[in-house]
Amino acid sequence: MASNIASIASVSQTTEQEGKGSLTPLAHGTSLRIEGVSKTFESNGRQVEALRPVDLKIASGEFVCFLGPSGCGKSTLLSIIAGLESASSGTVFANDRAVSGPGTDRILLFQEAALFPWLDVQKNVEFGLRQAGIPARKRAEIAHKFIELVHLKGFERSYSHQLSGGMRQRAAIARALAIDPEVLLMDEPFGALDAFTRDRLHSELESIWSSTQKTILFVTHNVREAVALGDRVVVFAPRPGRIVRDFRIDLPRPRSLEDHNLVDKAAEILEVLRSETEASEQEEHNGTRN
Ligand SMILES: Nc1ncnc2c1ncn2[C@@H]1O[C@H](COP(=O)(O)OP(=O)(O)OP(=O)(O)O)[C@@H](O)[C@H]1O
Repeated sequence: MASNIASIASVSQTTEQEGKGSLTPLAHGTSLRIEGVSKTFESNGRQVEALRPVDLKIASGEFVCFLGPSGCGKSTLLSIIAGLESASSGTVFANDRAVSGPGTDRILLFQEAALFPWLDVQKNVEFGLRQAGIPARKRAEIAHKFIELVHLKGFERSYSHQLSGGMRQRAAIARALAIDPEVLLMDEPFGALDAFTRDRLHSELESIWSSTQKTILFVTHNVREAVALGDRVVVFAPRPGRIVRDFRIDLPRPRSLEDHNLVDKAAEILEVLRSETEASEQEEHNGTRN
């Protein structure tokens, strides 16, 4: 499990946000600082600049979406925060401690829920607790709580192949939450799901976030998904990957994808994304990009 466990941080919420609705958790200080983090890969003797230096602060309990087209370094940054990939420069601090590898304070979840196929849901959710030496009765109690939270009660004895994609993601979320990380790192977790299931999971994730007060970093290509979920939407542009804007989303929660304010905000962000991507392509074409 250690390799599945990555590390992360948290957010800052303003007092203004605290008053916005019962779904918004309270902030309690900065938990993640990303200072000058960049990444260049060596590939077939070629240097690939995946990410230009990034500076970002995320407060405890904040929900931050990383948005951008394919290849702009979102997953690379998430992996560096998780401690699974090393940065070429700069440092990630989780609760003021420099990240040097994976940790149970930062858990990374992927598009395909990586459940252990030989274990049922209950045993999957208990897995990290067993590794941590938690006694059986306590493990069962904790797993029960999180299985209920993700609405999988009744499926404790089901195996991965007996679950739908959405249920597998719920089980993976329960397994991550069971070990009580401070931060959840979610890399396009709903990307493979149909629109209906994805909508349901948006509202479920919002309420899980609200009740657990975790910091969440959520990678997506989908502008409306980012605006529906995030306190902030951090926009990346490609070639080379870099952050171009950091939008604060002040819309009240719970949010509806049909809400016209949400649709307007998504259109504004999409326009930024479009013009940045076009500018990158133009500069690349002209050979002016360093
Ligand atoms: N291990 C690697 N070796 C070489 N190049 C890599 C490696 N991992 C990523 N890259 C390159 O780094 C750049 C950023 O990739 P990354 O996966 O972080 O982007 P992304 O924004 O998450 O894309 P996607 O949304 O498609 O997952 C891409 O050009 C990619 O080809």
